[in-house]
Amino acid sequence: MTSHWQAPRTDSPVHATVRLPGSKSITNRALVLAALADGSSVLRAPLRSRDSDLMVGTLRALGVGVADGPDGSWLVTPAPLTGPAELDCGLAGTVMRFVPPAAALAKGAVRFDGDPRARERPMGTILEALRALGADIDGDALPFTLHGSGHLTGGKVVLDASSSSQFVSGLLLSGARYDNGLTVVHDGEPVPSMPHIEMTVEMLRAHGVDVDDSEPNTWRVRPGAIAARDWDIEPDLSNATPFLAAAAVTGGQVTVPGWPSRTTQPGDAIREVLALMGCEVVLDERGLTVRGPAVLTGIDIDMRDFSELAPTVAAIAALAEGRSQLRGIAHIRGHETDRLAALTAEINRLGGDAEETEDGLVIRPRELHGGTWGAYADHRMATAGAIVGLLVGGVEVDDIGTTSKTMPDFPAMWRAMLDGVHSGQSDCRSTVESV
Ligand SMILES: O=C(O)C1=C[C@@H](OP(=O)(O)O)[C@@H](O)[C@H](O)C1
Ligand SMILES: C=C(OP(=O)(O)O)C(=O)O
Repeated sequence: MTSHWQAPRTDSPVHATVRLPGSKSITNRALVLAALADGSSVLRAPLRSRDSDLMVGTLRALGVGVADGPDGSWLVTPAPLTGPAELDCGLAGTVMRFVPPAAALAKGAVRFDGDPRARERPMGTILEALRALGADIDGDALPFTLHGSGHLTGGKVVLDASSSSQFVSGLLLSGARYDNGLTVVHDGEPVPSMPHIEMTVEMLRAHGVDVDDSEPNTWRVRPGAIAARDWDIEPDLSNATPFLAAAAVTGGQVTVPGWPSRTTQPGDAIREVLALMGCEVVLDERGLTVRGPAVLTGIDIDMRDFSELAPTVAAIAALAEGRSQLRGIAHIRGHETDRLAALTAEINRLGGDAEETEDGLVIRPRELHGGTWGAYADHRMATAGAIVGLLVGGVEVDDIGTTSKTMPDFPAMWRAMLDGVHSGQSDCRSTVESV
């Protein structure tokens, strides 16, 4: 069901403290690793959203125990993976790319499907790689069926991961459990979202897995057990970016507590982006604080490593003074929607000047007017519309409910952030905190 939403506009600088729920990428990796581990693991402060619920649903369907703790944590108890099973991936890249390599260890038939758009997202590369490693799979895209024999031979596979880093991450997460381990070699244009692969490697090592990534574009995983361990999940830094953007575009101040001093989350790159656009950015014991400038400048930046932030940065750029160019993000045409086409269409629909290039976007300043902002079933398109609506009256996001993919409480959090503005409070905490 879609839910039209009048994006709140403000005349005052936003002043708020916003606590974010757990990282989608860390939560869904931790779930897979815990499911394949040699004992039970507890995930504390995980993200509870559509994407992580879908991940839990697939693991339970394969026989893994995932129990809800009273504090929102999950207790994951591994079990031999078994079919038959029907798995719903929704629109979650992490589910459709991380679960098939694990399900290749199952005994029985496992059918995968997802939302209509999920059937269009690139899958052929990872399914072909799994076949090369010994899996029996019908199909090259969702829906497909994997016929598991209870183990996978593994070994070396060469693939082209230029359309998604998740192909590499997905294989690496399960590779230690393959008979011969796993070597993945990337051959093609540069891999996007590299920090997400580093996140995978770090989390595998934290589970005691031996991973060699010393050679560029090659990852070797030694066969062996995945040790059980508990996780405290970091806040989702990519989901923090619309709130930090609110400070940037209104000349206000937003603090996100719990911002890690060291992280593999690509969302951390928002610090560099906002500083280049003229914001004051401070990371200290309070968390990350962004102070917006009187005048935001445009930006010319390669976003290949942090392409997840493209909708947020495009929305800020549409409100900035001066030309912006976002480069290195051709592959986001395969994200939840074709994000280059969607951002261009929605900015221009409101009177803006955005243009698609071969590998990104050019956005030139132009006065915007109100109108409908399409979300395209894409959580980050929806939050980009909310950012634009802060300064432009009459912006209506056609499906704010789609933010439930990674942030079910987004509308309430946004409202709470703005209520901090109107009541003059400088410390408004999101509703998520009490969940
Ligand atoms: O591994 C992950 O958790 C992710 C990897 C990236 O995918 P791409 O490499 O397809 O951009 C990112 O955009 C996505 O949101 C999450
Ligand atoms: C690309 C994204 O998600 P997914 O994990 O579905 O690929 C995203 O969250 O920006």
